[in-house]
Amino acid sequence: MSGLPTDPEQRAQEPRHAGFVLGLDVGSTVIRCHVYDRAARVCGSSAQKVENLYPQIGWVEIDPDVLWIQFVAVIKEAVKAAGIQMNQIVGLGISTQRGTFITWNKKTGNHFHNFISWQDLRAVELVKSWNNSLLMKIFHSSCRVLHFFTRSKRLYAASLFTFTTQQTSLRLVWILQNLIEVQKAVEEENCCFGTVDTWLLYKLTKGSVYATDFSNASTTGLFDPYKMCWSGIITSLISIPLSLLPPVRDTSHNFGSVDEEIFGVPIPIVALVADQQSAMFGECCFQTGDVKLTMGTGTFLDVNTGNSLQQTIGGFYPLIGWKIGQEVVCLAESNAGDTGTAIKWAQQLDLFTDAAETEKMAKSLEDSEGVCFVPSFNGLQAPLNDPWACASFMGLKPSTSKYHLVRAILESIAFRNKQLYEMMKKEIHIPVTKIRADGGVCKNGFVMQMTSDLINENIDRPVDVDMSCLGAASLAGLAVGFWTDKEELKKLRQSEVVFKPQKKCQEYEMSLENWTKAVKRSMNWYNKT
Ligand SMILES: Nc1ncnc2c1ncn2[C@@H]1O[C@H](COP(=O)(O)OP(=O)(O)O)[C@@H](O)[C@H]1O
Ligand SMILES: O=P(O)(O)OC[C@H](O)CO
Repeated sequence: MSGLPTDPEQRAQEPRHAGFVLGLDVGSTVIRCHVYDRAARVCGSSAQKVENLYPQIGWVEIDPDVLWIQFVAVIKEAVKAAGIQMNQIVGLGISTQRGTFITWNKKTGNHFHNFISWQDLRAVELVKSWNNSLLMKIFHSSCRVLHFFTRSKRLYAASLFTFTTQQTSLRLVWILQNLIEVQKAVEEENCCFGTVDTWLLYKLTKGSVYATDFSNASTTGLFDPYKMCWSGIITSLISIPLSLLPPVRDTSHNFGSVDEEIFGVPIPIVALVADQQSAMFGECCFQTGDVKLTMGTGTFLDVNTGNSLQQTIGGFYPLIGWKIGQEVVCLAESNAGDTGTAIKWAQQLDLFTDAAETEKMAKSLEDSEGVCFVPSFNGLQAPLNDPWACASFMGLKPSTSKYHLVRAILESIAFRNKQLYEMMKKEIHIPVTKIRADGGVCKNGFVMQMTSDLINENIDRPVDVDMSCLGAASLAGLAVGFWTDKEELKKLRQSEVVFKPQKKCQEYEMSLENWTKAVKRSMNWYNKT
């Protein structure tokens, strides 16, 4: 299995059946493609920065035409870097940022607007008014009463359901209310809605395939994971026609082939998967109780809950991890919105030139000298759930240097990890079996060590931290028989280092207390009422 040649020239001579799979990850910061061989080694890669647009305060968009050009380019470049031919690719798996969506004209394929990112806050007032509305109150109390009599988990989850800006639902409502062109197209049944996966599939197949998968659908806020279909209740509550939503397919599935004109050969598209679920799969977190911590643009903590969906009061929401044939794996997830965004922001301010420098900068100090950073460019998610919180530095002094600022940013990421992990332990009553980290920020040893200390657990970091790419490739590889089963994938996984707790959590007590105070003072900042 691992006897495949690593030299590109030699690989080009290989028989076609040896093959390679492509794993794509369309993140919020980076879009990347890795070419994997049967030993799951990366043979060639390419990455480009995603250009997020900020047309108004709080709005975050992506130009679909630019994204498409980048998507095609990274595939071509990665295949070239691997020194192989397109016809050696046996399958393509695509992992995508979730909740980001677009609508387009069914007849012409032309989009009506840019992608509206999961980070976009334009629907914040809608979210607030819906969550406080009489209708929602009636909905919640009816579900509570019905749950009391039936003990149905679905009704319990519904009784806790609230809208968030990260879900697609109310951002889509905003579009339907504000863009006349879209309204008209919906009325004429000439409008398609898609998350990034659906739109890429549509583009790759030149409009002949329109679909999404269960993992992506379950992250929109429009899907009922208990019934495994689009939610009739939520869509009718907020007046979104069901006809606007794509058919939902298995995660590892034959979605069709890339139109030959694009890469010269028809590559099978055999996995569509949401990025966090994909990272979970790439990390081989296949067992109930397996946990993964992804630190990319945001932080996402996911726990495998087996076949049981879990909604909690503090902020864990149920998701479909993946569906492959009869197998449906559920996850509970919570998140912090600003992780890589804080690093990127600090870099733009020239606090450092390369994110890799931040580890050394933080380690060069004893502490942050009382400086605290609140990572809340996009509000604070669980357990505080405050979309009006502001990002802030507190405790600045004349002696504060950029080193203190950088250290405070990294500490805030670890503190948010601790908050999420503690909430998980409190609310999800499943013993944790293992914890694995991934995403760009997990390359930072300072954040990793501090997180391990704060949660008092071992955390495994893989050799290749681009787990969303590997997850998508793994799902694609299983679909085409490139890999046999999950047992084989487990054997191929490579751990780089296991971070073990070195300091007692108590040693962080003072700084944690200070930070918690800073967070409280940043809350509700933008609330005008
Ligand atoms: N060594 C590092 N220390 C801290 N942050 C890092 C490091 N290396 C990369 N990053 C950050 O990781 C983020 C990108 O993570 P990635 O998982 O690729 O994002 P996404 O998948 O959300 O697009 C960037 O903000 C980058 O600055
Ligand atoms: O861009 P990422 O990788 O941080 O992921 C974004 C999430 O999918 C949003 O739900």
